[in-house]
Amino acid sequence: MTPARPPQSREDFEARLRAIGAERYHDRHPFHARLHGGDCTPDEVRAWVINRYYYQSRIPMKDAAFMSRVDDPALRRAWRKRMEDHDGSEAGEGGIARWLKLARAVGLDPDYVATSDGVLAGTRFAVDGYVRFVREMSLLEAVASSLTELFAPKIHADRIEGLLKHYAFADDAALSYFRKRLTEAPDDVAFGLAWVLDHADTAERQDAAAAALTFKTDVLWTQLDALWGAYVEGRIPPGAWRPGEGLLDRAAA
Ligand SMILES: O=C(O)c1cc(C(=O)O)c2c(n1)C(=O)C(=O)c1cc(C(=O)O)[nH]c1-2
Repeated sequence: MTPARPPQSREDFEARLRAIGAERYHDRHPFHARLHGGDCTPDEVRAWVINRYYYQSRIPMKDAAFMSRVDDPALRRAWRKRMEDHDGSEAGEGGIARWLKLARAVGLDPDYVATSDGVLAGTRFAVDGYVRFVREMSLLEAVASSLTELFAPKIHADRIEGLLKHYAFADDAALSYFRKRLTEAPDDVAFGLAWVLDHADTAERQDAAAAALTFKTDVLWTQLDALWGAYVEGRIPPGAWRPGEGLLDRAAA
């Protein structure tokens, strides 16, 4: 019998997870360079806001799917804050409502954006794949897949700076979503990382957790590829949002 492969040390395994982000996180996607560098047209920004809304809207659903599988009250207690962060505790509060403020700032009707009509099929497949992954895979893989948030504070800070610098629509209200995430995400991810390091206690479990994080980087990257093909290269697929649709009627607003 071949001897069991030893797990990596906690430090080495954490370094392995961080290396996945350094190589594959969507901050390296050319769409983000274009967005943060001020090179997106207003319609490219709108397309990003519409498609990214779909991701935002599914995050609390995936967290609810996760919690429904957890039998440890302590883990549920730590996790449920994520749903409140996105849904708020009152109507008009929370991350989803803040995202819709951004939608309004870029000239989109928030009611249109909230329907998710016009979302690219590529976005839908990627995001629905993430929700399904969290529903079906092990709890360790589910938590590990959330660890892309290790890399999110930097991209949120870059985004606030880049949008404020380059786009007339950007102000504190429009960007409140990102500013709030700067304080919300680090606590979530510190908890998630410690949980993964504690529970990935065999080489096989470490491999599974690393594969889950890799999968999640693909979920994020694929959304931007779909966006780039449709709106930068101009191959808008049937059924997807077209410039001019879903705009705020400023005269009536
Ligand atoms: O703007 C971004 O690049 C970005 C990335 C990610 C991510 O890494 O999945 C999240 C967010 N933002 C975010 O705002 C957010 O609430 C969030 C939750 C999760 C998750 O997987 O549970 N990821 C992310």
